[in-house]
Order: sequence, then structure tokens, then C-alpha cells
Amino acid sequence: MKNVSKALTIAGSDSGGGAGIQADLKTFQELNVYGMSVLTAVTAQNTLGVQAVYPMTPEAVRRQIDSIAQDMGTDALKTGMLFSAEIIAAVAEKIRQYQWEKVVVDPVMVAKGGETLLEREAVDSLKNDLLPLACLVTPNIPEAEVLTEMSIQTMEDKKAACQKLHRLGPKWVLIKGGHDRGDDQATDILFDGKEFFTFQSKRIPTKNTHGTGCTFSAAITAELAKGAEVPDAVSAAKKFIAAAIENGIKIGKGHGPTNHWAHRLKGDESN
Ligand SMILES: Nc1ncnc2c1ncn2[C@@H]1O[C@H](COP(=O)(O)OP(=O)(O)OP(=O)(O)O)[C@@H](O)[C@H]1O
Ligand SMILES: Cc1ncc(COP(=O)(O)O)c(N)n1
Repeated sequence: MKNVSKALTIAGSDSGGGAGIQADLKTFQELNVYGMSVLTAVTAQNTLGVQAVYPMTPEAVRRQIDSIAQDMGTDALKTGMLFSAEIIAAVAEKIRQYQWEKVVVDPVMVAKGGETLLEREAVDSLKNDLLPLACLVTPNIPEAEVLTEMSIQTMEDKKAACQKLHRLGPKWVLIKGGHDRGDDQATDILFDGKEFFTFQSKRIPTKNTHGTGCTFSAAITAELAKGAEVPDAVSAAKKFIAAAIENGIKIGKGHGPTNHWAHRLKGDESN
């Protein structure tokens, strides 16, 4: 019998398998962590977009969390698509009840095609109920703009947004640079209330980026589950996502998914 680190994702299902729960579980598996899942919503989704959303009841979310907590427990968890204020309240209540601390909040708001994955009126619950419980929050630039109500154009803006987000309660803030158009680097900034850390990789020109945010936050969560400190977890996850994007998969007619097993490929096998 072997002891293994465990990670939990509380997120929506992507029937196309590139984002959401599916991306998270694939990532946990690749990083040698036992993956568990709590479904918040089922989406009918493919590489072209989200065709329908069917949220779970808050009670169904609570019961799934109880089942995991009362038997296996978890070493770290992430949240993804939470959809409504009621589901956020249920998740926050359970995180408090089980005193979970390694909590990564990926504040998913819209899908690539613009479809709503978080109701507009749930943004305040995300800020007030969930962010104070987060070890790390990982917004992309548009999400950071909604959460801080400021426009983010420059590096100085990114740093000011980190400071503003940190005041909402998370221990660490990571603003991702995937949406930084016109920059040849994908630069993410991490902040702990005192110090800024920068993580950079070459921007890969590709349309196969479906699920990058989910995969990245799942990789961070897996590293935290194994005992890494936050900056080391982000650094390892950045390498994982860069390889996954570089070797993105040509599947479907729209934005193809990232390649979760790319970290296993050698240079000559990558194409
Ligand atoms: N084209 C790219 N080349 C290299 N790295 C990228 C690229 N796009 C995103 N990244 C990196 O991938 C991670 C996820 O960032 P991103 O800002 O895209 O998240 P997201 O917007 O939540 O994801 P999505 O775009 O799938 O919604 C970050 O580390 C970011 O720097
Ligand atoms: C169920 C679900 N959750 C999240 C996303 C966002 O995906 P991304 O990781 O590309 O931001 C998605 N498209 N579907």
C-alpha cells in the first residue's frame, strides 16, 4: 500500500474534456496526485463553445463535499466554475466547516466564446464569501478587472490590481498574463502582500488554448497537495502549462484543448 497526495476540484463538467473537471482530473493524474471531484454544473460544451449549462443544486454540492471530507479528506483543493451565489455560499460553508486551507480559487467567469459561467450577481459572493478563504486566487486579466473594478493595461496596473485583490483576503494573488495581447511573453505576477514574484514564458502562437486556466490552477493545486510552497507550485505549474500549450491538440473545429501529457514528451516527439 502506498500513501498518495490527494487533490479535489470543485468545478463544472466540460463534455468536450478540455476544461473544467475533466482538465483538472487529467492534470492531477499527470502530476501523480489522486484526483477527486465535486460537480457544480454540467455544461454541454465542445471546442466551438458552450451550448447549454445545467447547474447542480447547492444541496447536491454540499453532499458531494461531505462525502469526500468524511472519508478521504484532501491535501489541497481548487474551485473552478461555480455559476451562482448559492453554490458559492455552499462551497464557502464547507471550506469553513472542514477548515481546509490549501484552497486555490480560479475565478472562472466566462468561456472562450463569451458564454456565462458565473452569474453577474454572484461576483460579490465570490469576493465576500470565497476570496477570504483562499490561499491563492488566480484571475486572468479580464477577471481581475471585474474583481477590482479597475482597468489593467500596464505592469503597474497589474501590480496595483494584485494589491487591491490581496485586500479582499486571499493569502496570495496571481494575475495571469495569457490575455496580454501584443506581448511576446506570457507573464504572470504573484503577490503575497509584501513581495512580487514574476513568472514568464514565451508566448506560443496558437488557438488551441481551451482549458489553459483550469489546467494551470489544477497543476498548482497538485503541487500544493504534494507539499510545495506557493511560489514553487506556481513555477512548476507554469512549466506544465507551457508544455501543454506548446503541444496543444488539434481536435474539433474551434479552440482545441491543451495537451495534458506534453510534460512527458521529449523534444523530438512533441509535434
Ligand atoms: N499563448 C500562450 N503561450 C504561453 N503561455 C500562455 C499562453 N496563453 C496563456 N498562457 C499561460 O497559461 C496560463 C493560463 O493563463 P490565461 O491567462 O490564459 O488563463 P485563463 O484566461 O484563465 O485561461 P483561458 O484563456 O483558457 O480562459 C498562464 O500561466 C498564462 O501565462
Ligand atoms: C466547465 C468549464 N469550466 C471552466 C471553463 C473555462 O475554461 P478555461 O480554462 O479555458 O478558462 C470552461 N470553458 N468550462
